[in-house]
Amino acid sequence: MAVQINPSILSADFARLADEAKAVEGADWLHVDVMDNHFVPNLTLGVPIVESLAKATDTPLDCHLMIEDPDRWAPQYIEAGASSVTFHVEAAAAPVRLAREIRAKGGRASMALKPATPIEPYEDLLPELDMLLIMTVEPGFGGQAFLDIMLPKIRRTRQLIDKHGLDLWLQVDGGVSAGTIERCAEAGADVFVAGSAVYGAEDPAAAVRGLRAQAEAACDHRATGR
Ligand SMILES: O=C(CO)[C@H](O)[C@H](O)COP(=O)(O)O
Ligand SMILES: [Fe+2]
Repeated sequence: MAVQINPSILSADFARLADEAKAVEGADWLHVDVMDNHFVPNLTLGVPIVESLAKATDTPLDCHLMIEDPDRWAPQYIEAGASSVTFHVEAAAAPVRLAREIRAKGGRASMALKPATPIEPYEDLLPELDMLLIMTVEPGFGGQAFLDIMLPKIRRTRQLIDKHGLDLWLQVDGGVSAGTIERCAEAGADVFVAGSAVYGAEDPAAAVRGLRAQAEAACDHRATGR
């Protein structure tokens, strides 16, 4: 599968979201961090802003829900115009039912794991999902340092995906930058969220192109061993 670079608007100017979405044209998806100050100690945005942003950009939206009770809220983000919803397994009461509901509404179903949450208990759920997100920082804030100790989990998850022959995207989020993206790609990730590394750059679209080139080279390296 082709590499995907998804800028996180958490690091964008919230007063100029439509312009900030345009500034990264060429990106595959926009990553929208929804935080409720309960699941994580930070508060960002909700359904009405997603609804407006979806109308203002052609780039599809993936909403990363760092909220309690995603079973109640996730379907509303698809109705608001998001093309994908990522819920945290630590917060979901019924992850399989929720994934099926998201898909039934026409969205892509994605499940996230916090750093301390292992992948192994969820092996049997993987066919229910379109994407799995391995957090490479503790969720809640942009601009944190990448957690290298997550690399073995990325490798094990890639092995499970390949073992079952699944068409499942493997995303990493948190501290992804020019200095860390190659390690993530070599471990098996193929979808990369980057907030500060894109919106903190002088030219965000050029930052997306640079990250893509690095990730593609590292994915080729993983595939060919050369
Ligand atoms: O989910 C998130 C934080 O909880 C953000 O998507 C993530 O932190 C992106 O920011 P950066 O690339 O600056 O780490
Ligand atoms: Fe995120």
